[in-house]
Amino acid sequence: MLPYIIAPNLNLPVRPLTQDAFAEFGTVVENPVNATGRSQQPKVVKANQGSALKYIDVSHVSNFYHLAPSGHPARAVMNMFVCSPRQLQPASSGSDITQEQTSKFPVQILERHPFTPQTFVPLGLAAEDATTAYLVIVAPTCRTTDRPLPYPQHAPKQQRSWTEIFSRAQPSPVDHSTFSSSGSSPEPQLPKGPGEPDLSRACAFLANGSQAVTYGPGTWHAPMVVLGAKAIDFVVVQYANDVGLEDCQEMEIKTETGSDGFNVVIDSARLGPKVHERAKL
Ligand SMILES: NC(=O)N[C@@H](O)C(=O)O
Repeated sequence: MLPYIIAPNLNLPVRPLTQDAFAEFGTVVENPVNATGRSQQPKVVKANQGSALKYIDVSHVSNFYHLAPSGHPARAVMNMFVCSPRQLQPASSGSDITQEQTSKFPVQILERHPFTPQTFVPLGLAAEDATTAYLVIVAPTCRTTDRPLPYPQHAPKQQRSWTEIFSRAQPSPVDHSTFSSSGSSPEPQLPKGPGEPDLSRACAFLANGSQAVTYGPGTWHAPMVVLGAKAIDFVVVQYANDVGLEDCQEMEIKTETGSDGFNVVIDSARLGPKVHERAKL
């Protein structure tokens, strides 16, 4: 059985996917010239005999498996996810007109990869494709919790003296802060630490076909949600060491009787009528 949390009664609106809005959770990989909502531009140099622009370090493929309890080394992997379109349900509240134009996606599971970022690159989907899109649903990590954590725990260490602890002090291997930047390219994100998802601060974004997305290491996220007419093929780049819970941890979001649960709410104006029509149940 998966560990679970009880869903709040939450209807989360969808926003366009931009680097500034997504910074806490990871990076958006896209041609900066066409991008909106990006207050810092990556460094750029000429390449390929002057025929290309090379934007530097637009995202990071970092390996934090040295923090994993098993000590199993990880390798860089590239997988392909062929993600079929999901169905949206009618939103249950509001007037008839609202119901007509608004749908919801109930989020029932979140997952994370504690020691690696994970980048989803959609293939063959044009930015202007009005029939297919995808949702990126994420949540920050709770800093504290009084419940046991679904996170690999290091074996208890022998008690050490304060002198010994301070003499070996190292920078914290986890980070709860938001995106930081020196110069203009994003710094690699650190793992998010051993907490449950904080659903009260969850966010949902609508991505288009010219955007790839990197979930930072340990960022809680919903399994990919494609909406509209066709499946999207994603090339997915990450590290993996084939130790189940070190590669991927899942958490069920349970809805109590009488609660609406945790829903992403999407109106047809935001989604575009063609995607919305195809995605409705
Ligand atoms: N995000 C998503 O769809 N799936 C994964 O992160 C996975 O590794 O299964």
